[in-house]
Amino acid sequence: MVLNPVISKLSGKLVVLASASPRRLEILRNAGLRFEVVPSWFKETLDKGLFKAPHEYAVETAKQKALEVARRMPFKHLKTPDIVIGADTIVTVDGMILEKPVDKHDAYRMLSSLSGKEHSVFTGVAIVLCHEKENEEVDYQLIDFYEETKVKFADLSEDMLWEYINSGEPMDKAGGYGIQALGGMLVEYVHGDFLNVVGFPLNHFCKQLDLIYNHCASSSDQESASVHVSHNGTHTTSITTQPPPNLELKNQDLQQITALMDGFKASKALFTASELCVFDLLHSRPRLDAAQVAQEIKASVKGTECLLEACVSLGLLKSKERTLQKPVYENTDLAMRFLRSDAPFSLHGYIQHCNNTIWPLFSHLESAVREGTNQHEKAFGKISKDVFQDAYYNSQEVKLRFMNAMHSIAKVTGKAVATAFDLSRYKTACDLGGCTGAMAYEFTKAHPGLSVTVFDLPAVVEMSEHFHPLQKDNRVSFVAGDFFKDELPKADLYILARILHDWPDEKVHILLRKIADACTPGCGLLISEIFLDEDRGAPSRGLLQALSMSEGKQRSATEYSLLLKSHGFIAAHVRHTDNFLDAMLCIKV
Ligand SMILES: Cc1cn([C@@H]2O[C@H](COP(=O)(O)OP(=O)(O)OP(=O)(O)O)[C@@H](O)[C@H]2O)c(=O)[nH]c1=O
Repeated sequence: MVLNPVISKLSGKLVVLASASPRRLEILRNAGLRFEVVPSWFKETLDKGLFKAPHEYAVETAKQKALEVARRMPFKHLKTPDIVIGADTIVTVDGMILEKPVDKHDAYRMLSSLSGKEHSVFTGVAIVLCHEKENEEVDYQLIDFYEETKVKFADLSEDMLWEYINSGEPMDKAGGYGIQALGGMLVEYVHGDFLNVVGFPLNHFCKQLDLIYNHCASSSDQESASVHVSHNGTHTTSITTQPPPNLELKNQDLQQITALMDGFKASKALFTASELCVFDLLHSRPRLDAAQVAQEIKASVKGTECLLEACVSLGLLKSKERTLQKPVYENTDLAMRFLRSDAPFSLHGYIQHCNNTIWPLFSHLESAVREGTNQHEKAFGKISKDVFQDAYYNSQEVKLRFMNAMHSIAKVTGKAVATAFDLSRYKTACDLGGCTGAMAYEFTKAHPGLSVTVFDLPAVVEMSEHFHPLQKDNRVSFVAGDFFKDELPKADLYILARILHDWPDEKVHILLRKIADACTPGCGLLISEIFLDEDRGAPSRGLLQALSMSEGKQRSATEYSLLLKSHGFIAAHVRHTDNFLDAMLCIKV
C-alpha cells in the first residue's frame, strides 16, 4: 500500500535525485519512491548578498543543482530523466546563512552562534520536469518551493561543543549539526517539519506532487501559469503550480480587485489636492470647512467637498464634526510629513511630475503596449528621441518640475542609500546625473571624510543652485557635462542613482565603459535602483514604472551585477533598503 497516492504516479518514470546527501536518499526511499541518485556538480557559490531573503538563496541553489543534472544526463548518461529533484538546506541565525562547515573551527563558529538561541532551517526544493521534444531538445519545467522549521538550541558549554565537533558529525551538515543523531541532544525544541531540518521536507514535497499530478489537468494548463526563462540557450520553463481555481466569491478578493480598479481615482485625487495646494493651505490654516477651502483654492464648493471627503477616506485628511456646523478639515500625519510642499521629506515635487508627465503617458498605455514605443508625442505633441534632452530639459517649466521631482525623491531616499554601506575608504565621489545635489548632500552628511562632485548636463547644473540647502556644504561641488560624451571627473567612488534603468543595455555599456576607464583598481561604483526580484515577480513599483519608460529597462540585482562584471566590477554588497531605492556597491578589480 502506498500512503501517498502521488508517489505511485511516479512509478515507471525515471526519477533522479540530484543530491549526494545520504539523508535525502533515505527520506525519499523510506517514502517508497524509486529513483536514481546523480549528485549535482553545481558549486554552492551563489552570491548570498544578491538575495533579499535567505530562503531565496536556498531555492536558487536547489534549482541550479537540479538543472545541472537535468542538462548533463542526456549527454553524460545518454538518457533523459523524467523528473529531477534538487534540494539545498541552510541554517540562518542573526542574519547569517550557515552552510556546511569547512573545518572544525568553522563548525565551532557555527555551533557557538547557535548556542542558546532559536534559529531557522530552510530547505529549498526544485523539481524539474523534463519533456523531450521531437528535435531532441528538452523542455524543462521548474517547480520550486521551500519550507522553514524553527529550532532552539540549549546553551552549549565549551566542552560539549568540542566533544560534538570531535565526533565528526558536524562536517557534512548545514549549520554544523545533525538533528537526527548526536546533534538531537543539543535541541530544546523544534517548530515545524522535522524532516525539513534533516534535509528534505517530505510533506510539502508530496503536496507539490499532488498539485502537479492531480490538480493540473494538462501540461498546457501548467504552461499557462508559467514564466519563461532562457538558460544558456536551452528552454527552461519555470512554473508555479496553483491549486484548482477557486470560483467562490470572496469579499477579500473582491476588495483586492476593486482597489486595483479604483487605484487611478485615488492617485488622481491625491494629485489634484496636491496641485491645488490643499495640504499647504490646511497646514497654514488648519480646521477650515469645505466652503472656506473652496474659496482659498478658487474652486467650486461642491467639487471641493467631494475632494476633501475623498482625501479623508484615503487617510490624507482628517475631518472634525462640529455640532450643527459643517465639518472642518486638517492634515493627517502622513500629509504633514510627505504632502506639504515645505516638509523635509516632501513628495510634492514628485507628485507634480506624476500628475503632469507620468499621468498623460499612462493615459496612452494601450498604445504604448501595442507599439512598444514611448508615448511622448501622443501625450505632449512632440517627438522625443532622448527623453531628457528633448522632453524634460527643453522647456524651463518642465525642467524645473522634473528637477523638483528628482530632488524630492533624492531627499526621501538619499539617507537610506548614503548609509547602506561603509564608505570610509573613499575620499572623493562623483554623483553622475546627480541633478540638484540632494543625494550628494546626503552622502557628505553621512560620511564626514567624503567630498562629492555632482556631474550633470549644463541645463541642469545652471539651475541647481535654486535647490541648495540653506546651510551649504563646500564638500559638494558641481561640474557640467554629458556623461555619455564628456570626460568624467576623477573620483574614487562613482555613484549612479536612478540612472541605469533609463537606458538600454547598449547605452549602459557605454557609460560603464567610461566609468571603468576612469577607475583604478579598488575604486567603487555604487548603483542605486529598484532591484527586481530574480523571478521578476516584484516589486510592482518597479514593474509599473517600466510601463512608462522610454528606452530603459528594470533589472534584477543579478542582471546589474552581470553588466558590471563585464566592465571589471565585482558586486561586493547588495542592500534592499525598503525605501524607494535599493543599492549595490561594486569594486573595480
Ligand atoms: C541541519 C541539518 C542538516 N543536515 C544535512 O546537511 C546537508 C546540507 O547541505 P546541502 O548543501 O543542502 O546538501 P549536501 O549534503 O551538500 O548534498 P547535495 O544535495 O548533493 O548538495 C544535507 O545533507 C542535510 O541532510 C542533516 O543531516 N541534519 C541536520 O540537522
